[in-house]
Amino acid sequence: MSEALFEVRPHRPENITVRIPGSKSYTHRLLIAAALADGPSEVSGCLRSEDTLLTAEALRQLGISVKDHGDGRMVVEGKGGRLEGTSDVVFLANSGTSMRLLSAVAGLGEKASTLDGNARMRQRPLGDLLDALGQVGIPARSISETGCPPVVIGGGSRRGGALSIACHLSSQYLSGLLLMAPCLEQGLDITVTRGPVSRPYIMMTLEILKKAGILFFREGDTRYRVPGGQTYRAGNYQVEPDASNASYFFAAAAVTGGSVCVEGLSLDSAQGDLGLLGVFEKMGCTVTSGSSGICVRGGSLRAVDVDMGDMPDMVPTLAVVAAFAQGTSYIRNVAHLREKECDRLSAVATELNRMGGSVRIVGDDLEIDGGLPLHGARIHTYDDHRMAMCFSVAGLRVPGVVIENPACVAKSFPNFFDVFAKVMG
Ligand SMILES: O=C(O)C1=C[C@@H](OP(=O)(O)O)[C@@H](O)[C@H](O)C1
Ligand SMILES: C=C(OP(=O)(O)O)C(=O)O
Repeated sequence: MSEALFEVRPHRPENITVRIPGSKSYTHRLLIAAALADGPSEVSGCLRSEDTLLTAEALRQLGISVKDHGDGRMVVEGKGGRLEGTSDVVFLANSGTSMRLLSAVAGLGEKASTLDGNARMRQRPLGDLLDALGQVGIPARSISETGCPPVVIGGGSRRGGALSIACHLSSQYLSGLLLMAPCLEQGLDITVTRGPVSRPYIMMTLEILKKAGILFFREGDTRYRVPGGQTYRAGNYQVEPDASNASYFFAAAAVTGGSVCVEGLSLDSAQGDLGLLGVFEKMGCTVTSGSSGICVRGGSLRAVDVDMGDMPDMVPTLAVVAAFAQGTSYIRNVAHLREKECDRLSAVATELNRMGGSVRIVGDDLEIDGGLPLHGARIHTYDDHRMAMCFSVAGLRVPGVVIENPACVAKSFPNFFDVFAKVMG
């Protein structure tokens, strides 16, 4: 059997408009909020990808009815914050968002639930969240005692109280706690002791709480109080397009000097990954936005020095673009990239260097010498959707880029290559 490969054709897209599926982060959050609400909610525009369907299935296992209409509409029958829990293993593959958010939510379960993932997920950290749940009497343990999945959670106290948590490895712990806190008797009083990284994702969580009528208090980035005994409002919720997955199309314009628009996105969105557009502007691109979406036109690219601690998922995209910019780019404060679908610092550096680039990992930063003559290569994707998508962009400029295991895009963007065909001419 021949191994599946995708060969990219170099092309400069001109005035191309694409449509991107719904946001992964919002889909996870809205399904969970709807599951905790009292009564039926309809969430429209949902991303239907491996990870979000795992969250939907996990909620079913925990005792919530989730009806998938297959067209982006999901109808969820919330039970007012009551959750049964399950004696079956809840399998979450390599979906960090599902694992971290649902581990916290499973703490509401009447009985203990076991949450597990694939081999990589079993290496991704969760210990700080388990520790935090334990501080308020919620049973939470890692079976292997590594602080990683599989974990057994719930079947204990639903009182809540004060806890402190380190969020320098992931913001997802805090998002999980914020989502479940209103359903505890006393809510949660949370102090963040390290970090948080990836702050815009916390803001997205708070935005969902607010939309669903949940009261909370926040002091800076490190103190959060969510009063208990609250009920999420059931209703109709709409998911906007995924800004992170739009980045490959913005980058396609950036590296080729062409122009690409993404429909349905707005710069007012709370999706922090839209911050990449400001970085692209600094590098020489032109960004415009209007009622039809956001457009990027590439220009002559110059290097950039930027802190990407808040936009981890945009680092692979930016690294590829930086490889085509004049000068050395510095992508700073991205230690947490080591904890993703693969070690993304190492993967991005290895694969760009395989193409003849010069990329170094210096402490928690990436340094990329741009403008070197790159050549085609067979790109290892490490079962990481973002590696497959960002190196496809490199192939628009460099002949002979071949993507291994292209099917790994199913994690967040199952029809990526169909949409990408539009920018490949
Ligand atoms: O909360 C979320 O939806 C996410 C948070 C980020 O993770 P970390 O907080 O672990 O960096 C991001 O990388 C992930 O793709 C989605
Ligand atoms: C890191 C990612 O996702 P998750 O943490 O949900 O696995 C991602 O989508 O890049």
